[in-house]
Amino acid sequence: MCAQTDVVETNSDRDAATIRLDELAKHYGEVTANDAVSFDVHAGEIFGYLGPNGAGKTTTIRLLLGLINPTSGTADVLGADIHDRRALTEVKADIGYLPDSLGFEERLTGQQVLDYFARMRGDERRAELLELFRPPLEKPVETYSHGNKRMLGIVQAFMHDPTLAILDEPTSGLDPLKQDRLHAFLENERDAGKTIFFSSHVLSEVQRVCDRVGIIREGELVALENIDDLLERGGKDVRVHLAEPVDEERFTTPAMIDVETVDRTVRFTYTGEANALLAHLARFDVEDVDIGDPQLDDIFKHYYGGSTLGETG
Ligand SMILES: Nc1ncnc2c1ncn2[C@@H]1O[C@H](COP(=O)(O)OP(=O)(O)OP(=O)(O)O)[C@@H](O)[C@H]1O
Repeated sequence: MCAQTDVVETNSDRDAATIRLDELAKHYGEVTANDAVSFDVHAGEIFGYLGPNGAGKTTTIRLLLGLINPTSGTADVLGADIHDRRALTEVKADIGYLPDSLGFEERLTGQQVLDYFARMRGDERRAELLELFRPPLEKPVETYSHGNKRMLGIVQAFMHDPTLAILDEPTSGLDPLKQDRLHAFLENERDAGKTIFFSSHVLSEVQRVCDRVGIIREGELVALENIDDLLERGGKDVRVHLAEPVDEERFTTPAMIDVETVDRTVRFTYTGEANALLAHLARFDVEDVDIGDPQLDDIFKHYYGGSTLGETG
């Protein structure tokens, strides 16, 4: 079920860990929000933490930042044990954090919010970040759109030039242009040696921007993989609309799995070469084709023993 064995971590990888979780668990009464989760985030990578709503992503982040206490297990962040409050407080000066819900004082203007964080941690990159992300600084935060609040949060998270950024669903509410801008920014940060922990429930963006991914489901880490491996295993979700009804057996190739045919539409997951698919489709009278990323749920059905993720984003 778990693909963790696919990632062989060498000693040097382990030495370079920026975050290390060791059997980290959090229970809320009957709910196991994190179930003995263990993995490392390496220095200089964008690590995607992927899972549907309620999977336990925010819980892990809040544990790593010492905002809640674990039920059992531990973790190190930038060398500080999360149980060591003083050490954790010290390293937090070098962490950028974008929470899922931004708890800014709503009556303050964006400018005042940034001034407040600047006094605590510095703001040497404020001007550069404002050029890129442009939240409306003169307006009170209570009048901000959701996307503008995120932009202010992003400036806040990076303006002290942290070594490690922990971002909880950073692109939620951002339009596609701003998402692209953030992705490009994160790649530049990674290339400059920074480490990014990026939680998301959107497979396609994790595929696009992250180097490795940990997948969490119902509190349990169920996969830890390089993105390239995941992509290879995930295939593509393809829908073909044909001019005439087709015999499914004649249409299907070994690279197609979970083939479903309804009238003149065939839907399948394609795991082969793109050129081979195009050559195959050219033999049929095709009216339209949709090719997209598979849903997380589908990847699980195909590659993780038939179980599904449950609720999806
Ligand atoms: N303070 C709390 N008290 C009780 N249960 C909680 C609390 N915080 C989280 N949970 C539960 O723990 C589980 C994991 O929640 P968590 O917020 O970590 O998930 P998530 O993956 O971040 O979800 P989302 O993508 O919706 O933010 C859920 O079942 C949630 O209801």
